Amino acid sequence: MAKVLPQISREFVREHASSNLIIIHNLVFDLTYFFSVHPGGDDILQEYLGLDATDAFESVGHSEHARTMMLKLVVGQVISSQHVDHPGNPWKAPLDNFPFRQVVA
Ligand code: HEM
Repeated sequence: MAKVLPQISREFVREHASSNLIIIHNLVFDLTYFFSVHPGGDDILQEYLGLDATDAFESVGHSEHARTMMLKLVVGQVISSQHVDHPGNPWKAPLDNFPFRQVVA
């Protein structure tokens, strides 16, 4: 059975920046346990908390390895009416079958 991701507004993510939420490719990530292991350091991640970091993420040219590992950090999806397309940088990793955690607000 398909898993349904929690639908989260961009306002919610902004208001919960202190819960370490960030948006990349219309997905919402909880970076709480990722700061200390990010090869690019935690300072740069802190700058984007509560925000849409898609362009910054893509401008660095993250590898397929990075795109696969980040799926473990997904806690939800931006509500469809607030989706932003990134035609030059489509999301490539599979979304149908991956572990995710519920947002605890
Ligand atoms: C969940 C989100 C993220 C994950 C899983 C992630 C993962 C990684 C990984 C695995 C690398 C090593 C190189 C590679 O394999 O591509 C890396 C490098 C890097 N990341 Fe991220 N990253 C994330 C978000 C971001 C964001 C939002 C930025 C903001 C600009 C960023 C900036 C960088 C930089 C600057 C490097 C290069 C470090 C260096 O080569 O010295 N990352 N990241």
